[in-house]
Amino acid sequence: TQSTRPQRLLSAVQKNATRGDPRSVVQAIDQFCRHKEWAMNVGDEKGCILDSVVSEINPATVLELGTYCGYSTVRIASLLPPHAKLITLEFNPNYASIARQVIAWAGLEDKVQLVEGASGDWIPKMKEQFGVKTFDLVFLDHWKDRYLPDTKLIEECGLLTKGSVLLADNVICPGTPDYLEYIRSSPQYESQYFKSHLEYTKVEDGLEKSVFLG
Ligand SMILES: O=C(NCCCCCn1ccc2cnccc21)c1cc(-c2ccc(F)cc2)cc(O)c1O
Ligand SMILES: [Mg+2]
Repeated sequence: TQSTRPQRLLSAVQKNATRGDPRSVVQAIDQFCRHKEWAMNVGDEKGCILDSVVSEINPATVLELGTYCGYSTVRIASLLPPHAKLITLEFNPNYASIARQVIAWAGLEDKVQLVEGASGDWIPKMKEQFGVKTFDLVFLDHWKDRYLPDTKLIEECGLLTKGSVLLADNVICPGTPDYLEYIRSSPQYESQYFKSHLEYTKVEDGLEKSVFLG
């Protein structure tokens, strides 16, 4: 049977990256996506911005919405301090299966909890299921029309504290206009746009970083 793109991406990692070396996993995926097959990872250019935001926050708890093949999961988890936890949510079981193997190849399974399901179902259960009080960082990279409703849900569930950071991918392409309008006009957030490009292309895209003011 035909392989899927995520399966071919995983094969490229297993062939070209060193087990236990997250940077080589990231590099192998970027090489594959730049020279073989485009895939919707945050990519190397936006990935550097992601890295700088994670390093600046030094988060103890991270929520990632949208795992896909685990590329940004590996980037984030490789920068976390010891005992820090990353919970990543993936809706598609095929993507989740590939991501588990990519995360394991990077040797980061102890820092990552991959949960399969929909954000609307799981966000209200974060506290009881995972003993999370609040998230220091939320990386939004799932369905673009869920960024706004899920941000409101995260607020309502008391999962943010003063200083919590929301970092949203694709605010230009594919675009999240309702989310941008809300977050930039809300007195509860201080937002900053990091102009970049859609992964592996020259098309404009960017990340929106928003600090919750409490
Ligand atoms: O669609 C994107 N990502 C989302 C994929 C599906 C997420 C599903 N999912 C995961 C967790 C979860 C929890 N609850 C509900 C649903 C959930 C995406 C697309 C593009 C893109 C594509 C084509 C093009 F021409 C230009 C740009 C680029 C990106 O960087 C992207 O991230
Ligand atoms: Mg994205």
